[in-house]
Amino acid sequence: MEVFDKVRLAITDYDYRGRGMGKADGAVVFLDGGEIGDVVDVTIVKKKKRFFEGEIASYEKKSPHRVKNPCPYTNCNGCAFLSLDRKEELAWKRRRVADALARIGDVDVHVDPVVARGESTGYRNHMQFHVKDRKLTLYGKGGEVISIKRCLMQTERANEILAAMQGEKWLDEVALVGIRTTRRGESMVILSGPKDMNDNLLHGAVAFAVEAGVDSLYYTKNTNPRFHYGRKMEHLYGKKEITETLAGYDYGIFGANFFQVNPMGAEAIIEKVVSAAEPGKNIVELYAGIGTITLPLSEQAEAVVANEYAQTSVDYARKTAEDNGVTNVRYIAGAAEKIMPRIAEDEKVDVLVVDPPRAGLDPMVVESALQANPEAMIYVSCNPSTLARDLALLKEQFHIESITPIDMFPHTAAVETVALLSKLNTEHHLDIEIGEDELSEIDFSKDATYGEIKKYVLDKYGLKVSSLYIAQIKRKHGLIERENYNFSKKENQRVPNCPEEKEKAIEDALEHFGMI
Ligand SMILES: C[S@@+](CC[C@H](N)C(=O)[O-])C[C@H]1O[C@@H](n2cnc3c(N)ncnc32)[C@H](O)[C@@H]1O
Repeated sequence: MEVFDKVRLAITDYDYRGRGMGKADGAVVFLDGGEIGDVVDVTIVKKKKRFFEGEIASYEKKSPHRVKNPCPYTNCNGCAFLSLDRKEELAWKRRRVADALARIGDVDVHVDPVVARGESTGYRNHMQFHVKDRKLTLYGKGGEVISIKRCLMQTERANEILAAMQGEKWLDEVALVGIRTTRRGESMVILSGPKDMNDNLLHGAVAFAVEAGVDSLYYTKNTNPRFHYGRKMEHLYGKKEITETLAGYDYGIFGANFFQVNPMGAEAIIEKVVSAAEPGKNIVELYAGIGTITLPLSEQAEAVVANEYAQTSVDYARKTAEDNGVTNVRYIAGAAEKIMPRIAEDEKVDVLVVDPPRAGLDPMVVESALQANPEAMIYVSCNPSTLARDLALLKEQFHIESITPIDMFPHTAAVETVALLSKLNTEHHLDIEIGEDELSEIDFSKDATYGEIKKYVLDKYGLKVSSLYIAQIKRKHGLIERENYNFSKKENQRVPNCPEEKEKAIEDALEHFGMI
């Protein structure tokens, strides 16, 4: 197959952005659209070493899963799944998680049906629109700007403000508008422009806010096109904060501070996490953000130690805990990869909760999580691929109790997952009840844990070895089947090679336990 060739193919899957893909001449072709079940005629536009890219020229057969797109802006790049039946969308999200776990993590477990909470439209409480010729716009599929009068995904209140703002003269001095709303019906508008605030803009914008009933108005100067907002927020009018209640706790929202975009989806995650943590435990939570999981977790916990990298989020989380009367949470600011090894040494960790960004867990976090050896671990993930990669290591010491995808961003390809893990024991290894006769058939030597291997190496050689090194050597001897296990090169998190002296000591231990 070559560029400009025309091929016919059936769309059988989506890529991570929700764009159709299929096979032609045995090779994978990524498309610019389409739905699973479509049969399409495609022009090949790019040839890569292992795949092709194609543009759909015409539809030979339309998928039975297609529905009428309810959005008039069909070229907008915001939502991937508006022409697809919701049931099919959720079924694909479930498959996406299961496939990633099997393919990347060699994890073959039951994946629960996707939890979808609330309406699939009108859920976004924060959106940004670029300003062009006094119109509010979103980017189209080809990078073009599309004037938007109403977005199906944001709240009705936000749409009222969006409609009222179109054509306002003072928008000439604004590059971007952010609209935030809460379930209490409060609203905030953030104006972002390249210059310092001036009186014309101030008067026009404040007059608009008063007339449109906007509760809070901010301005931020921003000259960096990579960011929506600048660092400094000027409060122009109305309340400084609007308030959202999430799982019973109040959070003040001001300026550009982070807050979950879909409160119903966030509550589904919180409930899953809280219901999995047994009462009375010492909980450590990494990547805690502003603490929307931390506070509900604290209710039944003995104590929570919460770690977060961003100092502004930690300051906010501390204040929010105090405002909500929570006293058993201790926040530690800093990178989880630096903090967790210390926690593993110094603290009692009954339950470890993690909610990392898309890059997943840092190798040091995996390593020290194994070392801390908690009874249970709860992993909230926004990226099935890095979840799978991390579970591949964690499953050496944890049993995967359940995997529950949660639909935080309906009509997009994004999917969140909550994985519940419990400390592995012999029962989990065997998984089935077996009689005396059968027991004698089982080679228990294969069950040497990482802890046992570490102890053997320390006792015999006086060397401390990490679980990651043990995993490397087990992989070398085919005891872990996965190949190509690597941490992201982009994040510069590749696992270092095990030093020779430690490699020999680990191999001796594996031999001692009859594993090689
Ligand atoms: C998916 S969000 C978690 C949000 C959180 N559950 C909340 O409700 O706010 C991931 C968080 O990890 C933080 N983060 C990113 N890298 C980190 C690191 N190396 N160490 C600790 N936290 C980090 C981000 O600042 C962000 O707040």
